[in-house]
Amino acid sequence: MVYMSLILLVYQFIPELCLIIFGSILVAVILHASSCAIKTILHALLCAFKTWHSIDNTTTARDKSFPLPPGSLGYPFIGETLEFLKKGSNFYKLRQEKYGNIFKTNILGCPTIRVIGAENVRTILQGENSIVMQSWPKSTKLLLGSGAMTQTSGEIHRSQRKQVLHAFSMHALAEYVPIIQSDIRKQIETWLEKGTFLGYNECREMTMSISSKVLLGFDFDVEEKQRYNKMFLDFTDALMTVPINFPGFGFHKGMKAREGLLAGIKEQLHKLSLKEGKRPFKTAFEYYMDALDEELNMDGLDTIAEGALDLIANGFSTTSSALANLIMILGKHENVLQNVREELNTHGLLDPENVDLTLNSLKDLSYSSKVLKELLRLYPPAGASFRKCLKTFELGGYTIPAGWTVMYSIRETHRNPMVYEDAEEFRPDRWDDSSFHPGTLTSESPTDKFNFIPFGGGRRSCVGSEFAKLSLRIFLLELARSCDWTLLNKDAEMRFIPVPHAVDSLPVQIRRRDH
Ligand code: HEM
Repeated sequence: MVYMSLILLVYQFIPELCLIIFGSILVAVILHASSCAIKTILHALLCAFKTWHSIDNTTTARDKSFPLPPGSLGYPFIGETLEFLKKGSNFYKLRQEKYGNIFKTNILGCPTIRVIGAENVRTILQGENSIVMQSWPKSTKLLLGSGAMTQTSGEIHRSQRKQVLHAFSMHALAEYVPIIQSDIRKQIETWLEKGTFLGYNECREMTMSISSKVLLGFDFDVEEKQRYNKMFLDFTDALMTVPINFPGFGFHKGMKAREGLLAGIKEQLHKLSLKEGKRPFKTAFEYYMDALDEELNMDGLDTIAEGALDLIANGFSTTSSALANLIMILGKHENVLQNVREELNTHGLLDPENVDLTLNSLKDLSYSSKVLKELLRLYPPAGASFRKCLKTFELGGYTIPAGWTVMYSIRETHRNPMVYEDAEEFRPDRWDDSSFHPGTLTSESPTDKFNFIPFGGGRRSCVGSEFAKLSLRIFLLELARSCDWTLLNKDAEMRFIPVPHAVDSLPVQIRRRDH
């Protein structure tokens, strides 16, 4: 520790000398290290050191006409990682209060600029492939694989998106309605039988079941459901970990889960390609294959399985967080739940025996839509996303250097008090005002569509957004019309990373609604 502090001290004055000394020590230790895990850690440290050292070079070589954004790059190697781990999402909030809507930080050796507010976010999202491009941590890249749409770029990405979007067309969504509804009803029935349940855990299971059925035609029994749920949890938990593939590390667990999930998906794809088993609907995968206009061959199966895993993984934590937060927010705002029920009653949908929902019967529920919009504003499941800068550019009077990471913020953008009055409050009626429609116009006023970006924007906006919104709408309807519930810990603390969730997993007491 003393040696480390000494090196850090000397680094302030003679960086090159320190780089050589520290690099040599690491190389020597690497040469002698026998365990592969230790080697990986040391290698990661060396890379982090190199990155940190290059930050200073980048900043001195930058365009002098604009300063770097305010903020701190923290300590060598670790940057502000420890602060971030301690404070979670408050880390960003506190820095925004101190430095404004564009600030720099350094997490896990990556010099990063966090960008907040419609105007700034628009520059990033519309600058896809010209000033920025998609960039994920190494763990995410390895777990999702090169066939995943989130990992591809350019022409390949464009054509993958086009094909996948066929699976979420209005025509396809209309077919999914009864499938989603039936799964939701089954899940709610199990909650009613239990009487109490943990909202976050149960909503994850429900999301996994819905998406694997709609996308791939899986029909799990209870045991399989639990097994797949566990694999998905291990997999998604590992997406943002240190990529050390050694027993005991989260990433290793994630890689094991990936193997299991891909094997299951491939087997199911194979069955679908042979048209085995009768299903009352066409799965998203089958729409996708139609759009590909090719026969499935076994060589292509790996890539397609990775694509399917990418889709399910992207929708897993995000959708389940939104579903669970819906239970929470309605549990706290009984008047809003009452208004939803009144709207359902007006449309003849309050009776749970009225089973046959269609896309049409759901489309005129304007109050319910506002409830869901407000939910996604206040608790956006994806709080931010990453890009890598392709070239140095200016943003809001600051230099954004090439090679740095840009993190565009959804969470803080959604809580901008200049746009949203009482921004921290859950108020679905804020969407009543017809002149207030973030999402329809583009200007620098509150009507700028980049003020409301739960599904991102531009070329990489969410491909599953319509499917997610449909699932949320059906869940809201089924829950409101068939259940009454009480939150057992109304004041539980909320955390926002990796997705918004109550720390106690949301214990809920539920009962059948009296009609
Ligand atoms: C409430 C639920 C959801 C939310 C809030 C959400 C949010 C987002 C956001 C913000 C992005 C853009 C990320 C970026 O700019 O880097 C995104 C991308 C994506 N989402 Fe979703 N998502 C949800 C559900 C889903 C579902 C259900 C699926 C699949 C069935 C899905 C698949 C994807 C994919 C594949 C991408 C990457 C698109 C690309 O790179 O072109 N998402 N999502």
